[in-house]
Amino acid sequence: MSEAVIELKHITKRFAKVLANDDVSITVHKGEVVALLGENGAGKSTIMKILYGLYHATSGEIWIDGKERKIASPKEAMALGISMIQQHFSLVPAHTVTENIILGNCKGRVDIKAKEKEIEALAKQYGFDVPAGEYIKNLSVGTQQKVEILKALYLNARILIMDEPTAVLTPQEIDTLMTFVKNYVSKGNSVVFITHKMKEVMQVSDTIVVMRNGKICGTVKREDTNEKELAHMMIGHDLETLQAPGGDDLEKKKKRLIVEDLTIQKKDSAPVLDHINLTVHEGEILGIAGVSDNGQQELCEALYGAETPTQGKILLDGRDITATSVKDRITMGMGYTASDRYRYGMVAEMSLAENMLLKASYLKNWVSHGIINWKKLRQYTERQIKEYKIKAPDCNVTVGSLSGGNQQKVVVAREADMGKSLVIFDQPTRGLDLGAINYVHKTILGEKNSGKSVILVSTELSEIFALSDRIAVMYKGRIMGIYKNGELTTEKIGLLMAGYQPDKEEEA
Ligand SMILES: Nc1ncnc2c1ncn2[C@@H]1O[C@H](COP(=O)(O)OP(=O)(O)OP(=O)(O)O)[C@@H](O)[C@H]1O
Repeated sequence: MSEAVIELKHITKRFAKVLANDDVSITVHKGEVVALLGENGAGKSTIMKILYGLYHATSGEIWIDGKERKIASPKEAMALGISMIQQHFSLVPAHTVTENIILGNCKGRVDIKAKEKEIEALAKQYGFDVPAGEYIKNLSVGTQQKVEILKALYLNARILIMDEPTAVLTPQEIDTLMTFVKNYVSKGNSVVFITHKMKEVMQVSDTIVVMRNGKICGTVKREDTNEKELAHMMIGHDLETLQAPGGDDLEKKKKRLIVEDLTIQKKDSAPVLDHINLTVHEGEILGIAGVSDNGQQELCEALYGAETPTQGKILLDGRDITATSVKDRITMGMGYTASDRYRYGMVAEMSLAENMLLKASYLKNWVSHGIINWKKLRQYTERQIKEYKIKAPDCNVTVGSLSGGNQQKVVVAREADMGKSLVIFDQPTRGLDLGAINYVHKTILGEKNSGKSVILVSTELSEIFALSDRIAVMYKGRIMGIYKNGELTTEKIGLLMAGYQPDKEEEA
C-alpha cells in the first residue's frame, strides 16, 4: 500500500446535544478512493467537514503526509491540497465559469480571455466539456458540479472530498464523474466519496468505511465484500421486500385527477409542457420516469398551482382547479414534496415543529383565533419524528442542523400527511440511506392502499418499477406513453426516455 496522505485519529465531535463523531479514525492513501458509507445522520459529512476545516473537532488529531496539522478553515485545508465538493454548490449564478473559478484566487488585473483559455485547457485535460465563458445560471447541475471540481483542480487539490456527488446527476453524468475519479487517482491523487449508492461504491472505491451512529463499524477492501454485506453493515438488518403494484383493477376505480392538454409555452421557446394528458385513479401510484429536466418539475408545479399553464385543464375530484391558488389546492388535500427541498421544502433556520406548520398555518387544526396551538404542534412533530425515525434530539432544533437525509424525511412526513387526496412526490428518496428509502417506499405504498392518489416522479428506474401501478415516460415536456407496470422492459423505457418510440418504429 502506498503512503498515507491523511490520517484522522480518534476524532470526536459534539454539537450541543448530539455526538456526531465518536472516536473516528480513517486513513486515506495516495492514489486511493475511499468510499464513506452510512445511514442518514451517521456522521459522514461531519467528519469530512472537520478535515476541510469547516468544523473543529472536540478532540482528536489530523495528520497530513505524516505530520500533525491543525486545520482552522477551508483556506488552510486548500493550502494543504484538500478540497471538498459539498452537497450544495457554492457558485455565484450571475458570474461566469471562469469568474467563479478564479474568484478569491487572483491578484491585480486579470486577462479574463487568457484565464478562460487556461480553464478550458484544464477541463479538457480531465475530459470535461465546460464552456468557460458561460454564466453559471445557464448551466445544468451536472456541469455546475464539473465547475466545482475544476475550481478544486485549479487550486491544485490532491485530495478531493465529494459529498454525495451523484445525487443530482443523470446516469450519463454519473459515468463521466466515475471516469474522472479513476483518471484523477491514477495521477497519484486521492478521493473520499460519500454516497448511499452501493453500485457506485462497488464501481469506484478501493476501500470502504462504514459508519453508524457516529462510529466506524467496519473498514473493508472492495474486493472482499459485496452489496448485500455492505447494506447489512450499514443498517444492521436486512431490508423488507415490498410487493410492487401492478395496476390490474384500475378500470374499476374512480378517476381522481384528470389532466387535459396541459401546456406551458413561454415566448420564443420550445414548450416546457407539451399537451400533457393523464389520469390518476384513487389508490393508484402513477410513476413518471425520465431523465431530469424534461418537464417533470414544471408538471408537478402546474398540478400544485405554482406554475400557470398557457393551455389545458386540471380536474381534481371532478372540480376544475386550473385557475385555483396553491392554498386552495392544499385545502383540497394536495401534498407536494419538491425535488429541491432546500429551496421549496423547508426553512433551515426554523425548528422542526415550525417546519411542520409551514403551508398549513391557516388550517384549523393548528390555529384558533389567530393563535398557534404550540403544545398540539409539538406533540404532533414528536410523533412524526418517532414514526419516520428522524434523527433529531427534539422538535425544537432547527431543520438546518439535521443531516441531509433527515431533512428530506421531515419534508416527506409533512407532505404525506397534508395530502389527504393526492400526493406528488418529486424525487422523494434523494439523499436517503437504504433503510430510509425502504421506509419511504413503504409509506408511499401505504398512501396508495389507504385510497390516496400518488404521482411519483423519479429518475431512479428501480424506484419507478418498485412502486408504480402505471408508468408515464416524459421527454422534452411530452408524455411518450403511459404503460402498466410490467409492460415495460428497462430497454424500452430507456428508449422512451431518450425520445424514441420503439412501438411506432416497429409498426412503420
Ligand atoms: N451544525 C450542526 N449543528 C447541530 N447538529 C449537527 C450539525 N451538523 C450535523 N449535526 C448532527 O450531527 C449528526 C451527523 O450529521 P451528518 O450530517 O454528519 O450525517 P451524515 O452521515 O452526513 O448524514 P446524511 O447521509 O443524511 O447526509 C446528525 O445527527 C446531525 O443532526
